[in-house]
Amino acid sequence: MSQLPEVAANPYGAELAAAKKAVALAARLCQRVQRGILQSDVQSKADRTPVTVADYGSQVLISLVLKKELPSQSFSMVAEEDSKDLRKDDAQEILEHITSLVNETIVNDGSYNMSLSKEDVLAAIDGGNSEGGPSGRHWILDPIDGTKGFIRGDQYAIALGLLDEGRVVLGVLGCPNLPLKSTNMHNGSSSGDQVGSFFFATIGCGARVEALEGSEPQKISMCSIKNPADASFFESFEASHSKRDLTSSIAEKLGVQAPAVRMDSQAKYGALARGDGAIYLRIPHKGYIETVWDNAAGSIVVTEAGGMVKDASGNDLDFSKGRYLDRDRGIIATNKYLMPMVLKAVQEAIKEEQ
Ligand SMILES: Nc1ncnc2c1ncn2[C@@H]1O[C@H](COP(=O)(O)OS(=O)(=O)O)[C@@H](OP(=O)(O)O)[C@H]1O
Ligand SMILES: [Mg+2]
Ligand SMILES: [Mg+2]
Ligand SMILES: [Mg+2]
Repeated sequence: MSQLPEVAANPYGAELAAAKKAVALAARLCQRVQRGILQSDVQSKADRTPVTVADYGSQVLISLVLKKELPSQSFSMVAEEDSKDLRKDDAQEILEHITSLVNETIVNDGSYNMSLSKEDVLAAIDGGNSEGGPSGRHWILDPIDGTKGFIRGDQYAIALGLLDEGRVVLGVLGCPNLPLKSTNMHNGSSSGDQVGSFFFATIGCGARVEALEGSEPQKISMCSIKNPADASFFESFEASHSKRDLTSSIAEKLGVQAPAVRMDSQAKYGALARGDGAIYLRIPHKGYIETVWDNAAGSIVVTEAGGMVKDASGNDLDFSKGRYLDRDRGIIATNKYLMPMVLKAVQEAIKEEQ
């Protein structure tokens, strides 16, 4: 992958290169699994959400690559998956499958000469059990965001962020099923029908996209729409993840004409950051507690593309509180022109709902 001069001069340049390498390798494992996914590859977690061999495999590869590429740095990672279910007696076949997937991906890539045992795999997964917090550096990983989309054959993202002294300073989003070409041509790029978008951003250095398979990175920016009537908005694909009566009443208040664009995962943040749409409304049902890994990488890609990411009260997101995001109700991402109007509509809609 090519390095831009500004990336070389970037204070987080080494971390960015390692993060990109890690996400690209994990994406290869995920693509292979998605092509031939079987029911036996999917398990249900204690919270009744799905997890697949690829979620675990992706987490193993990313933890491994980050440690290999940044050997002198202390390692802390806040990641979604843990090894508890894989340590049960009836999970040994799945654990073997994950171990062989990881080892085959490493062999095919050719960068590392190593072979992992089942114990190594479990230990690498548990490398993601950090509590994060306001001091030091912590990687934040969602090994597959949008697992339901992944199983359906739709959008998903491998989302890796870096927290430094409580701030998100780096984000990488691998979106294997997201076309590289911006659907509304806002950025003027034309890359044919290539599929697989790789977004990355570091603090103060802007946001970029390149082909997941590798291409010249292009700087991206949010759309500059000022009239909400011209805006389109993204929301979750899964109805159970989004309060659709509220999002449609917000859209109505804003005079949004276009129907909601429903997409799985943080691919929404990437698509928004390059101007495919103008607003992302993430308004979960009451009582849902938002996690840091569902938003860290996506939010810096948007802010570095010139956008804003706020909670429903208009506060910035605080990623320094541990594994969960301390935020008021929903998350709103849009450009600086639309944010005041969108926040007003969100607050009115929430008030009317009570
Ligand atoms: N009930 C509920 N409400 C809101 N959000 C939830 C809920 N359940 C899960 N999740 C989290 O949503 C992550 C998927 O992102 P999205 O909701 O944006 O995408 S989609 O639902 O797949 O369309 C998804 O991430 P993954 O588990 O990594 O797939 C979840 O962390
Ligand atoms: Mg997620
Ligand atoms: Mg996930
Ligand atoms: Mg999950």
